[in-house]
Parts: sequence; C-alpha cells; structure tokens
Amino acid sequence: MIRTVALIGIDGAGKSTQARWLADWLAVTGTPARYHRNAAGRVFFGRVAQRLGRRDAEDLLGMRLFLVVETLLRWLVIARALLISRLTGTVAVMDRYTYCQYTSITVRGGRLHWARALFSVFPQPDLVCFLAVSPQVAQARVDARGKDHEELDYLAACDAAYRALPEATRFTVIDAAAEPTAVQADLRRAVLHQPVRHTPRAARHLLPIG
Ligand SMILES: Cc1cn([C@H]2C[C@H](O)[C@@H](COP(=O)(O)OP(=O)(O)O)O2)c(=O)[nH]c1=O
Repeated sequence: MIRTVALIGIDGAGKSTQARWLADWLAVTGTPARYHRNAAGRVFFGRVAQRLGRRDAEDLLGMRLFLVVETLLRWLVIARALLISRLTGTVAVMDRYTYCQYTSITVRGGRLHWARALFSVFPQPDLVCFLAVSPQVAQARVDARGKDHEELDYLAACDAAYRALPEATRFTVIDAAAEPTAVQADLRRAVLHQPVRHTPRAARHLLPIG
C-alpha cells in the first residue's frame, strides 16, 4: 500500500473535497489514513490584508516577502504532515504538496532554486494526482465556495505552471471536471493500482511460509 498520496491542481479543482473523501475511504476500507491540509496561509493573509485596506497578501507583504513566508509555511506544514504520517503509521493524504509551491513561485515571477533546495529533503509521494479542470470551471467553483475569489488569468497561469513542471510527466492526471463521485472513483482506482511496496527484509521473517 502507498504511504503518501498528493492531490494537486489549481484552486477550485476540488483538492480539499476529494482528498478528504479519499482519506475517509482508505480508513473505512481498513487502511489507516489521515487528511493533511497543507495550506500556507495565502487566504488567511489575504483576509488580514483586506482588513488593513490592502488588496491581498502579496500587496500587504510585498511579493518577495510573501513568497518567502508562503514557502516557509508550506515547508512546515508538509514536514508536520510527513512526521505525523511516519509516527502514526497512517497513509498521508496530502491536500497540496511541494509542486503547489513551485507553481505559486513561478506564476509570481520568483526564483525556484532555493525553494527546490529547501524541499529536496521531502520524499516524492508514491502517487501524485493532478486534478485537471479548466480555469473557468475552477473560478466558478471558487466563487460558489464564497470564501475567496481568483482571477481567470491567475488560474490559467497556475494551470500552465503545473503542466510545465519537470515532475509533471509522473503526475496521474484526473479529469476533475467530471461528476464528483466519478472523480473520486478515478482517484481510488489510481490508489489501488499503485505497486505494492516491498516488505522490508526484517519483516519477511515474521510472515508465515507457504
Ligand atoms: C470536488 C468538487 C468540489 N466542488 C465545489 C466544492 C467547493 O465549494 C468548491 C471548491 O472545491 P475544493 O475542494 O475546495 O477545491 P480546492 O481545494 O482545489 O480549492 O467546489 C464542486 O463544485 N465540484 C466538485 O467536483
């Protein structure tokens, strides 16, 4: 069974909803799993910024500081999630992962190398599912969610940045514009089709022979 699965994609793709369902499904089917919301504070800082009369988090902190703060927070929440997963022996269902930060930095014109160096301590997830949805559909969902708003240009740039990542060839692309239950079924299939991990040599002695 896999140990880490990451759901990535633009805002409104359905990551949080689908990741929660996936973790619940794993748990009820006998695989201890835990959902991890690896948010890095953009919405929170955006709200603070608006209270202070600024447009958004980037406007409040300045682009460079915003990216530093967001990247460090992302590092901390991912590290925490991985640690909890290892300590509790649960499958980590990651709502966002390092790739989301690379995308955030890319669309804001920042430099990636230091973030890549920082995140290089993290393992590649066993499975990365890219929830693919058009920016238009994503924007409509974000607006319907009623908590925030994303510009179409921004969503389109994020979509392009995800697809241009060098790791993108290894992503499992899921059609996230489909019915929510169909998307969930695709995710479950992807999890089930992951190759079984090899049992560590020491543990093999404990298995019955034959
Ligand atoms: C998964 C899914 C979510 N939604 C709704 C639920 C939320 O209000 C909104 C955004 O979903 P959400 O899971 O919050 O997306 P993300 O974490 O990627 O930003 O869209 C749909 O309309 N259709 C779907 O298939």
